[in-house]
Amino acid sequence: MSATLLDQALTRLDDAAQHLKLDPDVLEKLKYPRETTKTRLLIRMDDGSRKSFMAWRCRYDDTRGPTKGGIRFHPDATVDEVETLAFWMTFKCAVMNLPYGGGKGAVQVDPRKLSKAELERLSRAYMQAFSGIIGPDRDIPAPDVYTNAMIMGWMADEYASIVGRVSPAVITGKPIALGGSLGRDDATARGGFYLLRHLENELGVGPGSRVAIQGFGNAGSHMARLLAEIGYRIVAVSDSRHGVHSAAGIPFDRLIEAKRDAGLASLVGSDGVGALVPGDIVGVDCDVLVPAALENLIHADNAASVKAKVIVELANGPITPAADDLLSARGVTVLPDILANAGGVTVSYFEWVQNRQGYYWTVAEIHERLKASMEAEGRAILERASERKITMRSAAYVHALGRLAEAIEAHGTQQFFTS
Ligand SMILES: NC(=O)C1=CN([C@@H]2O[C@H](COP(=O)(O)OP(=O)(O)OC[C@H]3O[C@@H](n4cnc5c(N)ncnc54)[C@H](OP(=O)(O)O)[C@@H]3O)[C@@H](O)[C@H]2O)C=CC1
Ligand SMILES: O=C(O)CCC(=O)C(=O)O
Repeated sequence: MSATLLDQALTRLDDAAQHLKLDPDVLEKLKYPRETTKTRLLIRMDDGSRKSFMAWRCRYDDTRGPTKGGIRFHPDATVDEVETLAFWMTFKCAVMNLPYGGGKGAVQVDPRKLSKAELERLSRAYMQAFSGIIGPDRDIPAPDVYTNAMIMGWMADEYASIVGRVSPAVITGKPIALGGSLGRDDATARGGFYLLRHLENELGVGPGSRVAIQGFGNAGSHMARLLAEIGYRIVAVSDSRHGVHSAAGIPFDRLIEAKRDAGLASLVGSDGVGALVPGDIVGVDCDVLVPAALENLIHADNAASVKAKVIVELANGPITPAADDLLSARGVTVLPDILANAGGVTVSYFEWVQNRQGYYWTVAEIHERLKASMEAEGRAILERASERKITMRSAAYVHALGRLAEAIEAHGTQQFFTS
């Protein structure tokens, strides 16, 4: 039987454990998701028919606080993927020292095929189904692939109806009008951007470097904008349907207009822009590669084609463990997902704090706090990597596992679970 995504992810835990003196209880606790709930959401379609969709919510580990993590709407979502994403959230929140555990949810659906009203009914049905698990002190969702602020707003509204009170801290990534935080919209990209900028000297990249970005949604498009603004050259971009490349670089405004109006492919043929098969973005001649779509983009069979010297993982899990080894042997530096894309959950934490205190920060304050956190954790992980001569990914796992172990031990030795 081939290894599941979670099996692959757990190899990182085993790797990190070798660098720390750990009580065996710690590994036993982190090897399995604490609780995964599944259901079928049955909704009314606009044509009067009814349709059902598989849905899950996983609370992987809540040792360090309420579980936290996004909800993905995607036709290929599986329980294995949800549990793995929740495992990564557990480590990501520990990397950033946020008072959270890790969770994640998904609905197996292609939301692009639903009307707005159907999407709203599905989002409300999700909150109805999982409202017993979700709560501001228990499990706090947020956006992920193919979900957004509008969907978070509907879910927050549904939760308020269920519990009979307004409770904005139940979900983050909400519209500003419903208690969302300034700066959450581009936080995932901005966190990766601050990290990259902070480490530019060590990584040997900077303004003028060539960037290829896979995925042009929330994470990918904001990263393109932030990097283009300071003079990085965007030489290739892909989404689920198309890819475009130009050695001279493609101006951000043209990319965003094309994406909004006629699709990325509409750029092909003008100003030296060529077409690219989306998967071929891995081998594009560039200095910085930014995966910002789905898992397993870079695997053992295409890792050798990577030309970038730095990979910034805005996506969760875009590199398999086998590919990681090949890249590290070739001297490619990977800024790992649990650090590089942690800006999203960090500003989600700021949103939750603001909701609970009922006092809201300026966007400048959000940026300043995010920058400080990314730089502090990024620097600590880089130092750990160079001291121990390990990859940034291994160092990030060691960094997080130390914090998780301390919390697991502090909970006592006789704790038991029945769920
Ligand atoms: N949103 C957040 O706060 C966070 C997101 N992440 C991670 O970032 C990644 C992207 O999420 P996000 O930007 O929010 O999602 P979005 O839904 O906003 O965008 C996803 C993008 O990925 C593209 N895509 C999907 N499949 C493929 C494919 N096979 N090849 C190329 N592109 C593809 C989509 O293409 P198309 O436009 O054609 O549909 C879209 O442009 C995910 O791994 C997510 O888990 C991590 C931390 C936080
Ligand atoms: O903002 C959050 O709470 C979680 C975002 C997320 O799902 C992720 O970091 O993968």
